[in-house]
Amino acid sequence: MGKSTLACSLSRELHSKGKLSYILDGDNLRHGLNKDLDFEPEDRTENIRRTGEVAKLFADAGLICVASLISPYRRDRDTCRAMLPDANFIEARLQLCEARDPKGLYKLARAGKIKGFTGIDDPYEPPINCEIELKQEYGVCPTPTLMAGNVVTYLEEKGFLEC
Ligand SMILES: Nc1ncnc2c1ncn2[C@@H]1O[C@H](COP(=O)(O)OS(=O)(=O)O)[C@@H](OP(=O)(O)O)[C@H]1O
Ligand SMILES: Nc1ncnc2c1ncn2[C@@H]1O[C@H](COP(=O)(O)OP(=O)(O)O)[C@@H](O)[C@H]1O
Repeated sequence: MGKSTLACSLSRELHSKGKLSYILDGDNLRHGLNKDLDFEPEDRTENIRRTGEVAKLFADAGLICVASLISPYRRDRDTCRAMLPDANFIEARLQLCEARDPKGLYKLARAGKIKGFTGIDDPYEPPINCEIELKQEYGVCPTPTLMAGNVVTYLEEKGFLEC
């Protein structure tokens, strides 16, 4: 949890460095481009595939895409990785924090009122090959600005923001 917040902070940080970015947020895309999709495994796979293809188009146009999706299955993330040329895809692992639950969906899922909810009765497969991991420290989540700063530092160190 915290994907959209981090995506916004990251986009702001990139903007302050003169880099144009565009956020592809799972929740938002599901109101438009992906409104025909549900949360069955095959629908999630198609959701992520389409998002990857859109990210590729944006990347061709010279924009940095920040994709904030749960994308719970390793295979789907690796498919996106393969879609983009080497080093044009970085995966950040964000620890989930059920306690926030701003939409009350975890509570409904725990009560069995939503089926197939990620982290409750549908798996989240943690990455084994992610480029960057954003962790809680002493049980506390760092601020979005701090985490976005860590991502930007990583991108700078790898030379991804040079051109
Ligand atoms: N069954 C189930 N499992 C997981 N998530 C669910 C489900 N039903 C609804 N939601 C809400 O949908 C948001 C996640 O959409 P994503 O497109 O990112 O999911 S996925 O990548 O296709 O797995 C996610 O919103 P965020 O709060 O932005 O994470 C959920 O609140
Ligand atoms: N680093 C953070 N520290 C504390 N609260 C946060 C942090 N990131 C997000 N939040 C809060 O957690 C809630 C869910 O964040 P959001 O970005 O909407 O998550 P997601 O997009 O993964 O559903 C929001 O109320 C947000 O303000």
